[in-house]
Amino acid sequence: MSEAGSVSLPKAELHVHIEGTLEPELAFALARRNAVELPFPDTEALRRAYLFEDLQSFLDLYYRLMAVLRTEDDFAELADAYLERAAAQGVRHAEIFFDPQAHTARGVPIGTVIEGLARALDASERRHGVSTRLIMCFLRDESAESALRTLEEAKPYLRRITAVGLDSAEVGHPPSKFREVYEAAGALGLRKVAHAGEEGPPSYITEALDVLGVERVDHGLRCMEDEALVERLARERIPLTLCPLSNVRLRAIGVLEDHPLPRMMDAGLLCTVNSDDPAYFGGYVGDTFHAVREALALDEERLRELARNSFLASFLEDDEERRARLIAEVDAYDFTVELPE
Ligand SMILES: Nc1ncnc2[nH]cnc12
Ligand SMILES: [Zn+2]
Repeated sequence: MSEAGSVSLPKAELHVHIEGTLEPELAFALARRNAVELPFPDTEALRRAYLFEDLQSFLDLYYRLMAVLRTEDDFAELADAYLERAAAQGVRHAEIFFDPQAHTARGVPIGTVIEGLARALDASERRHGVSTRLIMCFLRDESAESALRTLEEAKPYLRRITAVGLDSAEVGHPPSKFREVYEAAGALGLRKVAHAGEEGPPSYITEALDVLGVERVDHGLRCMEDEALVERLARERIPLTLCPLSNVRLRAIGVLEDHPLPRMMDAGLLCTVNSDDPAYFGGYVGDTFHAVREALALDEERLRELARNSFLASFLEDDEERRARLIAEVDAYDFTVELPE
């Protein structure tokens, strides 16, 4: 069954920050439980603050609100709430980012974060029918040494972590700053992704590929400014985890109708559509599919291609049977089950 205004086609979500799924209601509940004061009187006032100028103005609020997350239970509750919502919108597999430095800097140990998230992720297939992977992101506006320390602190929990990523304020913090920690992560058997080309230039995408050795690029939107790079990404089948609602809310794109997604697909890019920070940007991934379908006049075949791509680009290599089954479900999906608005 589909939620109204959401496309419940089976899909993987490959770009979601778990801290960006913190809904105002849960934020206030956790604030009460943990005796943390929030700089807003109520959820409505908080929601009114969700008018962003750019990535940094969003990040300021995103990091501030995280102060309510303190215990293993908090992280488990946050992740379970996301997985329940995602499952209701057709998500069958989720590769979830978390930002350990944003928590350790506040005195929350990395083990509290990972054990809490892992509790919800371990129960997810049984409870929600959603398989999961965890991606540990380094904050690119922190130092390379801090990233190396974080990787060191994560060593007891590596069996929980599939990949490393790179997020936070992009401009002025090129991927090459993190060459050493990516090399170390690769040596530990971790896979590699990185945000690049969200606000930063196309050269950051090239660096992420050539210096960090990433297999997948998060956003990658600004590749469209460099024809040779587009050709390369298409030829090498490098997946891009696009987040169209985020691009509009953070003003990388004026209006959704102007999003280059159709042109990117026409250019042969392996595009996926994701929510990024759904509590802040106006929708979970099923809502995002619905929004791009309407704004960009994507037909059913295009939506199927996006859903197939999400499984092809996922880290499901250790479960090829599941991947094949999920792709077959996409092929067989009957769009007439989508509810009218
Ligand atoms: N859209 C985004 N870009 C970079 N870092 C982020 N952290 C959370 N959301 C992000
Ligand atoms: Zn992101």
